[in-house]
Amino acid sequence: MLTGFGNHFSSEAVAGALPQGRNSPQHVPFGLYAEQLSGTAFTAPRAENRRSWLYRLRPTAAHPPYTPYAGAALLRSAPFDDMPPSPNRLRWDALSLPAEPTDFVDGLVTYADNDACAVHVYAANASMQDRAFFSADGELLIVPQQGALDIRTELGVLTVAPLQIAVIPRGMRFSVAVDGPARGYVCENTGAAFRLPELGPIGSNGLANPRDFESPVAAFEDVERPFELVQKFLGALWSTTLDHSPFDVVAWHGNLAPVRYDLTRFNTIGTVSYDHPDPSIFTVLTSPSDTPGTAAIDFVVFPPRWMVAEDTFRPPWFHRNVMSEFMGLIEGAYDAKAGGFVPGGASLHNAMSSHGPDAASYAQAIAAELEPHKIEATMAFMFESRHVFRPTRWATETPLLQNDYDACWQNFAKAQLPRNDR
Ligand SMILES: O=C(O)Cc1cc(O)ccc1O
Ligand SMILES: [Fe+2]
Repeated sequence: MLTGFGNHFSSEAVAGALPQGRNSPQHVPFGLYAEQLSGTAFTAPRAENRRSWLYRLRPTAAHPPYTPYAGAALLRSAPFDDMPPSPNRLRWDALSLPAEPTDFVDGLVTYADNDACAVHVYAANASMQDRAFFSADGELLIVPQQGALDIRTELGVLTVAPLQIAVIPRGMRFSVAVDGPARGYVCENTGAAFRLPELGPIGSNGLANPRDFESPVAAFEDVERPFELVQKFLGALWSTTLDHSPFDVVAWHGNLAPVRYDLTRFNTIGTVSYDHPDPSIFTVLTSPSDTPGTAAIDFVVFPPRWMVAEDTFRPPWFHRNVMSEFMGLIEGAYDAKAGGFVPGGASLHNAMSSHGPDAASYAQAIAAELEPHKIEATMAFMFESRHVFRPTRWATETPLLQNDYDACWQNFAKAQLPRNDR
């Protein structure tokens, strides 16, 4: 694996395949075809600019027309016109694992979208056979919750297990193999590519460290048989059939590459004095907006960590946020929810909706002895966005939606002011 975040990598699966000293020589070694894949506008500032050069057996331009995809995937854009998005707090039980053979693409279902991203959950039990997928709409942050994914991409192969994540650049073709039931979450980022957050006063180390990001080395397959290529374009799926595998990149170089990151490597920062800090200290990756400090999307995790704050209500406080929060759970329990928020499930707390600890978590936290306490064996996460999420029709109609979610905030005893006896 190649390590580092956003580095300029070079990799060749066959010695001598990568052109030296120029990107597009008149004669590419072995008659390979040079193709540039850009992740930013050509003129994006240098620090932002992402692109890679791919050297492949055939140009990707040689493909038949796409036609609407007829498969089972429930990938959608949220309905904007036929019903107003609900301002309610929403929570879903875990997405069921499929009974019939279902691959990653057909196992995807869209829960919500907004002006920065779409949020999907997948449940699959079969490998993609002779087919590949890409999103023309956005970069894909994949968060497995159950079962490892073997992801073959144009630039090489990544195995991504629960507690690891993958980011697949917009437009990059990939195919997913599974070894049993698999479920997880996907944030499809239509805006600026995810990058590491600023560290401010934390200093030059901490949170997700760049050296822990891994990109694959070049790996290609020289396969000539029909291969279905499915793309997501403006919210809809389209399909075409190639007469060969699209994974025919023999060499590549550049800084637009799929990455894997192990969330257990996250260097978690917290208070060692008092109060519960804002969860921005748990940001793994961020997609900035044009407004400084106001992310289009933050990917935030809540890993195992020591809680040592004195004279403090330690779980998340009650809050109404300007940012909108889609949450999922990879394993264990979340410290603001004693029940109902389960691995493979999800919750949505949109802008200005009141939320925070459920009644049971609240009662427990105000009664707790404030000894140092380790929150263990847990990994919740949040896709936090400046844009309000619009749940899809599917997400509002599925029986997975918990219609009693509001009840977890009932039965708080009213505060008692001192009696004025005079
Ligand atoms: O709602 C949530 O559980 C996410 C969250 C966690 C936290 O520690 C502080 C604020 C916040 O929105
Ligand atoms: Fe919140």
